[in-house]
Amino acid sequence: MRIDVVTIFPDYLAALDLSLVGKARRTGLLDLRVHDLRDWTTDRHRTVDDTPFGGGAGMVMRPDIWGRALDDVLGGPPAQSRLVVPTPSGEVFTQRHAEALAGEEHLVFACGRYEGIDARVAEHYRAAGVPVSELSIGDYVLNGGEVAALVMIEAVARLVPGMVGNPESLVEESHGAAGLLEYPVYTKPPEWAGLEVPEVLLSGHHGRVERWRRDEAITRTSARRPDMIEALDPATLDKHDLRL
Ligand SMILES: OB(O)c1ccc2cc[nH]c2c1
Repeated sequence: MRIDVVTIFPDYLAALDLSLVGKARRTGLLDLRVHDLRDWTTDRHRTVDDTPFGGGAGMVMRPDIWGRALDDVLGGPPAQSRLVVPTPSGEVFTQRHAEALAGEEHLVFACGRYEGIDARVAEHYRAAGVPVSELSIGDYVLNGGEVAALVMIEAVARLVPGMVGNPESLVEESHGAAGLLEYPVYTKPPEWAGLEVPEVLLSGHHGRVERWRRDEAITRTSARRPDMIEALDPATLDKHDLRL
């Protein structure tokens, strides 16, 4: 998979050189490139923004600069690319979006700043046949798209085959295939701060451990995210032998 990120703060994406994503880049599993939008400016001050039509506070990022950058980044291989625009006015990004994006050959993240990117940029590429996803990572507002891009890239990259050691672990994690929050986890020491590990986890009885974990996932999800319980597909409940 190839991922390009266009931003006026390339250093913000330095975290993608670390940990699993960094290793995937070094081993060639992930072709991730970060670009400075100002490289496509032509004036001495490397200007990327201007005042908003219609008035109002703040500045808007210019479509001509973004157009030159995205034409270059979208223009090469692979043939089919998806443009992802982090924005507080977008659809809320979920694990389902991560799964869908992980199936793409090429993602291009356009990280806005100021009051955002001129709306004609997304409109132009949609009209040109480029799939465009305008996505928010939650109901709060950041100062730009870089942090949102980091969140989405990590959520997507970890689903790329070969990224995580044990793909089975992706099924049981929160928001995974079972559609539930993950059960509580414990490790040594068996007693800490006067608190003990649930006895069933020390029993060595795998069937009992599995049932306990499924029950805990249901209990936790019911308490914290009743909306997820409502959304559960009955077939999922059967598939994972879950009982509400
Ligand atoms: O909250 B966000 O996800 C977000 C995304 C992009 C821009 C651009 C300017 N402010 C932004 C906020």
